Amino acid sequence: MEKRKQVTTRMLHKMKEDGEPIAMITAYDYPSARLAEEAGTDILLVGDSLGMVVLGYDSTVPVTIDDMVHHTKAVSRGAQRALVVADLPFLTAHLGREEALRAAGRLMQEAGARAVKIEGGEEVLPTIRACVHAGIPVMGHLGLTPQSVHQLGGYRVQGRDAASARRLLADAEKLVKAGVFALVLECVPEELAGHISKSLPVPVIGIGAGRYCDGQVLVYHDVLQIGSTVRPSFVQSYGHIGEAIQQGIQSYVFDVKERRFPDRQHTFSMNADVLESLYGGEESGDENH
Ligand SMILES: Nc1nc(=O)c2c([nH]1)NC[C@@H]1CN(c3ccc(C(=O)N[C@@H](CCC(=O)O)C(=O)O)cc3)CN21
Ligand SMILES: CC(C)C(=O)C(=O)O
Ligand SMILES: [Mg+2]
Repeated sequence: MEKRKQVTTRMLHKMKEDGEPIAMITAYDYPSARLAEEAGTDILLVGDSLGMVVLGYDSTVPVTIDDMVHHTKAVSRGAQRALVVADLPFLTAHLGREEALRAAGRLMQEAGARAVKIEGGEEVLPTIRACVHAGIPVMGHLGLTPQSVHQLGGYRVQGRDAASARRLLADAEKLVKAGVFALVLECVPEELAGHISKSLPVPVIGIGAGRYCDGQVLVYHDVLQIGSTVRPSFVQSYGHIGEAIQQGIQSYVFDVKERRFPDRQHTFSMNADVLESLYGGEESGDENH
């Protein structure tokens, strides 16, 4: 099979230079990775949002490195061209360089990620530097950082006042100095996101960060409306797949209850002689009910 050219961090920088928008979406398993890849996605993010959209937690805080490895493995198997990025889960970046490197190493070596994403600014710089020095491409994540939801007091827009906007830009610049190859900006005013995108030499990928970023990312289940519990106002959905799934399963349940399924073409039969020797030929499925 011909393998298409893999997306690299260098290609992403070129895309920023050329003004070509970067399309990123989350994926959590093999089929979603295949479908997103076939649809032309540049970056597949194995987001810790998987805790909320596929594991049923009410935040990303309970997600473990084992969860991330498990799902990243599945996504990596489904990805050929797209760059697979995996989130470092809650706390991992704060447990010291060694712990963070071990976790990032598992995502790369065991699970096949080609980069990791780390939430936070100033406070995670040593971790980011350690990963970059070890040859692990790191994507930053500023603005609304969902792993800090309990500290932020909810999923709120960040960087609205002058002081926090300045802090955000300063953090972004420090992340670039520490070596991130790209930055996710979540839930910030578009003027700020635009200014940061213009100021930084690396691609800025927005989610709820407006029109002036170098790329966009959304959660798979939001794009397709597959039963997500949160409904951020920055989401645009491009399908009603949850509804389609429910309708399909409803029809299946109906057919089972009405004995319309299975039909002849879905069943296996015995040869007549075997049937004869077993039951004397007096019984056949059709007369059973
Ligand atoms: N399905 C899903 N989509 C996501 O984008 C997502 C997750 N899950 N889980 C992890 C985090 C949580 N995220 C969220 C969740 C809610 C809002 C939200 O409702 N924000 C308000 C902002 C209100 C304000 O401060 O003015 C909004 O109206 O969008 C934003 C991001 C982003 N991530
Ligand atoms: C929302 C994106 C950026 C993310 O971090 C996730 O899906 O976990
Ligand atoms: Mg995340």
